[in-house]
Amino acid sequence: MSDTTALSQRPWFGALLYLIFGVAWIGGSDHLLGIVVTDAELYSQYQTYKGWLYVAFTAALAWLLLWQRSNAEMQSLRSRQLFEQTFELANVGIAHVSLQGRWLKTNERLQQLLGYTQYELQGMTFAQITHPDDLDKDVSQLAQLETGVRREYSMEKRYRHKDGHYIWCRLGVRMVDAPVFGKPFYISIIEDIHELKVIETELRASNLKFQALLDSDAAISIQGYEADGTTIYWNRASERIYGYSAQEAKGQNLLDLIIPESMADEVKTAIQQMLATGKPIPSAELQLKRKDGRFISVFSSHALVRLPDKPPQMYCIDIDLTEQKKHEQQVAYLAHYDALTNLPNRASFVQQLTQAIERAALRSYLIAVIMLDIDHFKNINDSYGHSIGDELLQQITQHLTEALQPMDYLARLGGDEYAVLLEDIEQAEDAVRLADQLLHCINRVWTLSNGIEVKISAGAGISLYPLHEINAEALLQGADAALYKAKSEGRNGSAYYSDDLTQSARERLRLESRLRTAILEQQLVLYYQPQVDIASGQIIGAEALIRWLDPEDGLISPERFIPIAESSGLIHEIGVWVIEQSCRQGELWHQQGLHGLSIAINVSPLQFQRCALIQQITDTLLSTGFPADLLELELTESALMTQQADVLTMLRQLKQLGVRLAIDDFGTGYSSLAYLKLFPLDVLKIDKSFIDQLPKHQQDAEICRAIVSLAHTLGFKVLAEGVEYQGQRDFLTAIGCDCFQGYLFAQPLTADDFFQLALQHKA
Ligand SMILES: Nc1nc2c(ncn2[C@@H]2O[C@@H]3COP(=O)(O)O[C@H]4[C@@H](O)[C@H](n5cnc6c(=O)[nH]c(N)nc65)O[C@@H]4COP(=O)(O)O[C@H]3[C@H]2O)c(=O)[nH]1
Repeated sequence: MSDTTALSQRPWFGALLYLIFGVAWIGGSDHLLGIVVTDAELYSQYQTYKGWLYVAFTAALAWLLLWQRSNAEMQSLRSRQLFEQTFELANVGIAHVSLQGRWLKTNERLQQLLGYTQYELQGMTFAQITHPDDLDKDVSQLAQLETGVRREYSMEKRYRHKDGHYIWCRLGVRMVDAPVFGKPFYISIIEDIHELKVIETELRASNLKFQALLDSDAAISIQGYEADGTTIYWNRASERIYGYSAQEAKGQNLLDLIIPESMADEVKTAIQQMLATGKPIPSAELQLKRKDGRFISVFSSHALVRLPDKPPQMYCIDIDLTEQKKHEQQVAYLAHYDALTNLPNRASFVQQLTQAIERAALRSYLIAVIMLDIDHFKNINDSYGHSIGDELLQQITQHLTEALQPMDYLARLGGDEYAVLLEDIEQAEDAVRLADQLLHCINRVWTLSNGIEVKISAGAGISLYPLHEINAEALLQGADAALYKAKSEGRNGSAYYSDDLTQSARERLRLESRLRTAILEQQLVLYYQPQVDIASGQIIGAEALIRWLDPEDGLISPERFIPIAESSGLIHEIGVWVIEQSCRQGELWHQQGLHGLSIAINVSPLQFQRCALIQQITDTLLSTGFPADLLELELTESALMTQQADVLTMLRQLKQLGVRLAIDDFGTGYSSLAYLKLFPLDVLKIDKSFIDQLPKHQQDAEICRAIVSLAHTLGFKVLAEGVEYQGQRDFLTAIGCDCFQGYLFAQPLTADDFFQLALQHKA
């Protein structure tokens, strides 16, 4: 505080100072003057001057004081005006409030804000117009000011306007100790934030709404990324779909989170393009990566968001397609499969059959369609209910599946009807055999889970491509017609679409079953046809030819039963027996004095395809002691033409054993010069069909001449088959053929007869 302020605030102190100074001046100056001036007149004169000086000095002092005062008053007036103007013109409400909360002084802005006049407000407290929900907070903070805990506070609160509505305000309160009103008071600054508050509330509401919307659908993942791929937003669905919590995902890079490595470069380029052009990445179905490493199908859309003063952001909206995919798969499955048995349905069967027909047409093989139908299945449903019927169908399906080979195609056509597609079958009977097996599998007593026992039977119908029909639907209809026939005739078995085939198939199957018995009961025997040196007429060997001496039908020709043995697989058993029997017989004859007699045996192409043949021959030669170089294996052209590399290896192995190799029925098959050159053969047998019309038939004669010449060039011996007449023999002799066999010399004979004949010729 300056001296002048001190004086103006304490005037008595100024008066006292003036009194002391005046008394000191009068007393002190007179005394000093008395010492300095001794002359009384001069003294009196100086006293007058001194009096004037005092008057002048005090006048100056009075002027200074008055000037200062007027200056201070002017300043005080100006600052009061300034304060008043500031108070009144301020754009915020200002109020002086008593410690009891009464409005002491309010500015115009506040009066406008609250709708009351200054006078009305002075009769009220702030509490009267404070929203009840805000009052406690306001009062408690005010109490803190009063107790000196704090100097000021601010809060957002609602005042009630005179017309009753509430206005959101920001209140700042400070306590003023200077007792302008005689006591301390509060200065309240009240700012109208109502509009702001409304906007904020609306914004918060809309934010909540937006958030609720974003999180409402568990299948729609929404993710936000910075331009560099950093995750900034991750909704709840994203947590479920990708397995990362929002906390885990935020801050991580998109490429590390959900983009598979194989897509990383593509995604980077797409993002750069989107940022550069502003065009969103086209929506697409993608396979993205989950936290657990699994992939998930999503339909992904993208948006580029540009906010003012902020770098661009990308938003991805991914719709989880898992359920949709499952549904699609289910729909696709149901379109092609039967839901009860999980077997392909009719549509799939037709599709599969059509494709099989295309393959069969290219490679010329047989296809069979077997249709199976359970007898009186309706009765089972009616008697025991559909669930039992369903269970039975499931059991039957399982048994049928087990009875079939993996390449056979089983379908459920509907109800109690099944169909089987057999591709690349050797002959029609294969289908009947399988159909009978399947019927055998169905025709029995079935025990169901509830203990019920049900005896069922079924029928089968068969149609064949290309024998019966050449398209899928027609084949199915054919099998259906055959099934109907089988059932209507009460056959309780299978039937072909064509009756002839049914008969012949049954006949062949009967024969097959009898052949099994024949093997067991040793009804098979070997006959031997002499092979003769054409020049000397000497028997040089024998061809072993199998015969079936059936107790009922008598002698059954190999041409009838060998194909059945081949299709049923019995040929392997028969083949082993033939090799053993021939070698044993050859060795016996050798011991009986027929030295150097070769034995030729027929080897089926099927036997030839098995590696076991080498071992069988090795074992037999060892066990019988028959010399390998006297054993001749007759192979057909077709056996040599399949899988040439394997055949060549096999032939070489056989040659290493020392056995001789002959090619049978030469001229009826491929007759390729290339394989003649390639394979290590010893003998070439000209087929009977070229011999029959010799020597008259010019062409056959030339063919035989060419074969002999060719064979000799390649170092093979030539044997002519089926020589019946001397003319044929003469011609063959003339063209240099080495040997022959045929009725001219002898028919196939029993071992004993052969021995007798050979002895005679030896003699
Ligand atoms: N009309 C006439 N026929 C003659 C004459 N000379 C021989 N034949 C017959 O011609 C066939 C020659 O046998 P293939 O061509 O190997 O043809 C054989 C052979 O392919 C097959 N075969 C016979 N035995 C066996 C065997 O043990 N195993 C195998 N896999 N097939 C055999 O059965 C076919 C037929 O055998 P077979 O009925 O014994 O018939 C024999 C034989 O009896 C003749 O002058 N005139």
